[in-house]
Amino acid sequence: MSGRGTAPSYSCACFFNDNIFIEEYQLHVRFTDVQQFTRDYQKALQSRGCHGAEKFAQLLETVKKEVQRRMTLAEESIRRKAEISLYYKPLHPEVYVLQECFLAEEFLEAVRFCESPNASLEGLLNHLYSIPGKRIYCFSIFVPQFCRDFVEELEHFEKSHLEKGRPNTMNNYGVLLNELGLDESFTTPLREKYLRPLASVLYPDWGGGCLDSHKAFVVQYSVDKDLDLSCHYDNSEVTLNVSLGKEFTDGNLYFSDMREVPSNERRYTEVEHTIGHGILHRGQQVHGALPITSGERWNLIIWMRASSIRNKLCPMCNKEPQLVETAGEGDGFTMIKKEDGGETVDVCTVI
Ligand SMILES: O=C(O)CCC(=O)C(=O)O
Ligand SMILES: [Fe+2]
Repeated sequence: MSGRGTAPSYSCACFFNDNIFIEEYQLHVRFTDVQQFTRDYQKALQSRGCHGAEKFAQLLETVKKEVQRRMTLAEESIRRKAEISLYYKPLHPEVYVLQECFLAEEFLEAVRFCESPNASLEGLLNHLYSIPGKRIYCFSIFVPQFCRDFVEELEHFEKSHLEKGRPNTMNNYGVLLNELGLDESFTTPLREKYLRPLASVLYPDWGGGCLDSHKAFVVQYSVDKDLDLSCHYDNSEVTLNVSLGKEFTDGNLYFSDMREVPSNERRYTEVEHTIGHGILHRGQQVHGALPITSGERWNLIIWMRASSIRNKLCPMCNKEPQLVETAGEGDGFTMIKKEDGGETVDVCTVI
């Protein structure tokens, strides 16, 4: 579980048929049936170079396959995780248990400040670098030795013959940390003990103080794999993006406005990343990664979720979520049944 114990997990129904990314045409689509898909996207696809009935039919098949994949995703992930825990022998078992010596002193000081009685946003800005007006914050988070060992561990896993799940439809290369068994003793304590105090001061309006689950993964870019990441928003309230290495040129992040700003009015700011540094941003702030031109770029991404926020509005379909119980970890929605009814109640359980 992503830190939620044994409570049931929920996704929004939109997960199964919305926000399907078609890389070739740089388009996010929704699929309910052929008629709807043709009506909504045929013209847009034609204008992006999808000409002819055969190409359109091929694309339709790809989209249908993606919908099918999403239906069995939770069960598949549970199966992979069980196999990994049975057969995988870690190279660096120590990186699976978060230790304070992995963390940069600057980060620990910032967290201590947030937990002190005089914590304030103004004071915290003395501990972090902030991008003016963007609510994006950068700071050193991991020591160099940890970054090296962590990447080595992930490379070791990549080389194993075990089946691997991929982060999402936009990233073709990377590792899902929960399947590798990192959630319980690494990612959850990192979120609860360190990131949540910071986020409570930086993003109180996004449930920063009650981030109660997450999805964590590592994305990998290289000249013979993915080079970049298109513009998108995350399925998170607050996202942490850490540069882990290895060595690469270019590949800066870019940030725009919040998703509700029309695309023709958006302004972009490039942000250079440094190995061992973390960048915190709101998940709904549109962003992407520019192409690398050499080397390998590995980044740890933690999509942190606050059920108290997303229970009201799903960050992906921007509607009241339609909860579907899932076999796996779900997407951070919760449902508390009232004794007499069965209504959804929003709770901010932990601060
Ligand atoms: O490659 C990156 O640094 C950005 C990744 C990202 O934005 C995501 O996976 O949500
Ligand atoms: Fe993202």
